[in-house]
Amino acid sequence: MSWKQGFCDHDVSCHDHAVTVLTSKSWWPDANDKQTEPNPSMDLYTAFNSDAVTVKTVDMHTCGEPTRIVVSGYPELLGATVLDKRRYAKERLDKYRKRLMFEPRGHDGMYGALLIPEPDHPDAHIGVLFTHTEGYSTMCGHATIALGRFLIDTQDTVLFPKRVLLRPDPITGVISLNIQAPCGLVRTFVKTSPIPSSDTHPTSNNFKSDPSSPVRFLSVPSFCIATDLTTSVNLPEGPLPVTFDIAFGGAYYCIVPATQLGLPDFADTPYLFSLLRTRAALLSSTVAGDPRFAPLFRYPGSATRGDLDFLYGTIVTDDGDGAPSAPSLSACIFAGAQVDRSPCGSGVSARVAVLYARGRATLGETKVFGSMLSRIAQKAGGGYFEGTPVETVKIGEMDGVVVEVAGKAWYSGVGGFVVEKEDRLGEEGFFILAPGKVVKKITLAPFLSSWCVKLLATNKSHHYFLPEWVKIKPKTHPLGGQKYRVALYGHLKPTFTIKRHRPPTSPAPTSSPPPSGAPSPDPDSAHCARNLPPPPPSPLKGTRSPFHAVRNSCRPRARPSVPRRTPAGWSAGGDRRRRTRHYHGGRPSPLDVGFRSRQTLALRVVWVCGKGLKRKK
Ligand SMILES: O=C(O)[C@H]1NCC[C@@H]1O
Repeated sequence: MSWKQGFCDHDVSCHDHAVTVLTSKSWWPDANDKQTEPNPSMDLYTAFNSDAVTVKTVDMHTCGEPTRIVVSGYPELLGATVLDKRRYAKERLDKYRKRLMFEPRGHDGMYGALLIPEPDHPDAHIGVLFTHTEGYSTMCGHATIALGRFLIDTQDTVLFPKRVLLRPDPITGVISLNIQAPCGLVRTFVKTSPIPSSDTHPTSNNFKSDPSSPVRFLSVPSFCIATDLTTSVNLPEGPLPVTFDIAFGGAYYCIVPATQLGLPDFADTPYLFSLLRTRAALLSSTVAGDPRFAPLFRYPGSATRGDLDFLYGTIVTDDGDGAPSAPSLSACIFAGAQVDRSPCGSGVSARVAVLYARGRATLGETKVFGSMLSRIAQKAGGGYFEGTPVETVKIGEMDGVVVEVAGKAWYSGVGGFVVEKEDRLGEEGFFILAPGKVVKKITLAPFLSSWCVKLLATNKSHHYFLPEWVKIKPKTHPLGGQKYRVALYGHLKPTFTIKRHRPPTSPAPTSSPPPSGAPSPDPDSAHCARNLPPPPPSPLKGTRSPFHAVRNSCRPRARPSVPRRTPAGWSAGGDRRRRTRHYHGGRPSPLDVGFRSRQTLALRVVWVCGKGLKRKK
């Protein structure tokens, strides 16, 4: 058995770790020492606790939303400024983020924080990068609340050298802690209580955070960028006109009432929530992809070099004002289709900016915001965030408002994460495509198993590795568009529309007209059948291609007329599941091309299983 040292593979500069890294020899002797098993005198738990092989974290949650705070073992973040380090992490260290965010160590709602002991802002005590399943955000309120407590409680002076400078206010016990986030300086206030002197750690300043008091923070100024914008979202049922606002709360959000997405006031039942998530993700991708809206995502000044200029997510609201007697519920769907379990701190800043701009909030007036978990969490002592506009500011031409956000966070555990050298799946981790997840491209790896393919779905910052062999069932559109139902573990059944990624190279074959009563073609998928390159010579000529299940799958035709052949080993007819594997025909599909040399294709999850929402016949 062999282990990697921390997460550091020495393919990046990693000298000078923040922690002492023991040599792996002392803990996990390797083959060179003629000993391949762990030291028998040491149990597995103790060995995992070694700095040599482990990335260590402290895990917290803020109203249910996780923050995995890395305390040691991560490669050094190089760069002069926090934004430089963010760029470096994106470009050079991304697989380490994936290891901690993706399965098997994380999940599709995982969130994390990488601390920067020496920030570049003169007033900052510490810096931070926020990580999620898609990349690196620019601001995060729930993680700031968690970090507020963690940074008061940690005794690690390597991780947080400036902790020694912190002093509680002698009357209130509140400590003021400045955290430099990628969006700027976030002033955080944490209520503390004294530690009895007998318990005091030698480096401690004799205080600890008070779990019963909310952590408060003042983020960078928030802006209501534009109200009552309109667009049209392409749902499987047809286009849906949507009116929404755009606001900045350290990151840019679309803010939209649930009713605009064709949902009840606030959809917190699981079935409606999955619809809400899908539609919010579609709104985000529609707005982000529409050049009309691009100028709205421009942070004033040049200091941030465009690093903040992107739409982070959509906040679906009940359209309430957030009066303390009637908290406003919302769901933040960010970074593609990740669901914020908390009321979203940066989203609260953005929402308060909109309420203020619309005259629905005044300076000093506290508003209360919840998530789909808040009603449950409140029973346990806190599930809402408060947002108060405290000051107006002007940045460039824009009128902004500084918002104070308050919420509570709790410790949920500590972690030690390892990667065995032989573990190819766990090396970067994997990500099961979430229902409604919008992905930009799919790469079909050139390795196949009979009737199944292994999928790697990628876009600029993602790499979704689907760990299981996936069965593909082509479903022909009458006008040639192609849908693929991908069976994942039997319960997730998204339907993919596959588009060719490269520009067309050959003339379109003639399409046959749709049979009467057939569904209308999906505009996104219609061009799949056209302009396919000529079929490449088959390396498997004379043999039965394992991929012929999807061969010619773009040829326009109605399903009942598809001739079926029976591959060896399978009977014709029989149960439905088998029949789907027998689908094949003449012209190559984009999937065939993917089989020969890895090729990238555009892909969008257009539908997930769900009752009553099939395309109308
Ligand atoms: O509280 C927040 O601001 C964050 N929670 C997840 C998405 C946002 O970054």
